[in-house]
Amino acid sequence: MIEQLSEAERVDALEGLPEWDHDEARDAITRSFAFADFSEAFGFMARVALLAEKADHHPEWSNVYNRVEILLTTHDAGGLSERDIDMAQAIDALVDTP
Ligand SMILES: C[C@H](O)[C@H](O)[C@H]1CNC2=NC(N)=NC(=O)C2=N1
Repeated sequence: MIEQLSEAERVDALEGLPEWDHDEARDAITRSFAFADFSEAFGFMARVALLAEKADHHPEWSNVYNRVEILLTTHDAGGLSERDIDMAQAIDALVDTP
């Protein structure tokens, strides 16, 4: 059974994820992305989808043209877990690599 992060664990984890915001109501993390156009945005979503399937951990997300909004939380834990942190780091690696 996957455990929900404690507040201290969450604060510590989010220090390494400066682009992500904590949604207190959902105990989730969110990040907004903007790409050059829809094709770039959808390509990004396709890559995230493969990560999610491999991790068996899926985002709640929306897409409008070149923008993608991602929310990560762990349904099985009732809030934020290590799986969300791992997924956020993997997603950041797709877009933040120099
Ligand atoms: C049975 C399967 O492992 C669960 O439904 C997985 C699938 N993907 C998931 N994704 C997310 N975000 N949270 C979960 O708790 C979760 N659980």
